[in-house]
Amino acid sequence: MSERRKYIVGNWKMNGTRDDLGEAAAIAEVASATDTVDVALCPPATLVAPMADRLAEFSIGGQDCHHAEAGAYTGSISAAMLRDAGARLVIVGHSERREGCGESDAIVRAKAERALADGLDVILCVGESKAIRDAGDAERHVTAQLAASLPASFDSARLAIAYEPIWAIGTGDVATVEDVVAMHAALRATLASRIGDDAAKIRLLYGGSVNGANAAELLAAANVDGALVGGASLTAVKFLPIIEAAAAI
Ligand SMILES: O=C[C@H](O)COP(=O)(O)O
Repeated sequence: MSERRKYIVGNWKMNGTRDDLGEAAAIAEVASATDTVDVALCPPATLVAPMADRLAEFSIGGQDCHHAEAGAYTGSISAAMLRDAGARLVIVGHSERREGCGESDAIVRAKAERALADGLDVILCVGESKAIRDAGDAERHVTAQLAASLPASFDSARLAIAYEPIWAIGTGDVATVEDVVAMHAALRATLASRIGDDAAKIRLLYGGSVNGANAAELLAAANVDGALVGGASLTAVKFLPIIEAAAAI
């Protein structure tokens, strides 16, 4: 059995108001009773503090942070601010920011380094477009993205990698288990070439249309240590079966 605990993370993206804190509470209650799985929720920034205040024992994360420590960056939020609001982790490099906000590997790496320095654990996302996969270039592209986005140094217990093929996000078009296993093996090898044996400690999550029906098969696959879940994390009724699937492995 792997020494890596399963890790199930919900990313609410730009969804949720204080009316939805009850959903988070229901998720946190099940998470606290599931001692073999780590669970976290990443709500929009406006909900980090109210969620952390209400659910003190639960792991709450941000969805992004700025790479600078502080300064004149209107509309941005720093890692230290997230930490101050009660966050324990942050997602960096999500494709919706790489593609939608023009974030380069260098920016993603700087964000990861800032977050770790300011006390947040990091989930670093990588993934290829449909055009890249169709061209047969997915593995080269994603491993290069990882190599260029990794912090210069890091504690392997504080970093997780999320492989999210862009074409699988929010589409219902989940990657095949074979493709996920092949990509995760390549990511593990990339990590090993950088940090040696410690690569075995880093959790590799899959993201892209994970739901209660497909989670068990994905989470049982080699090197799949968890899931980064979007749409199916918005309600307890959809998210809990994914946590339960992880706990059953
Ligand atoms: O961060 C989460 C991913 O982008 C997956 O989103 P999804 O589960 O809605 O496909």
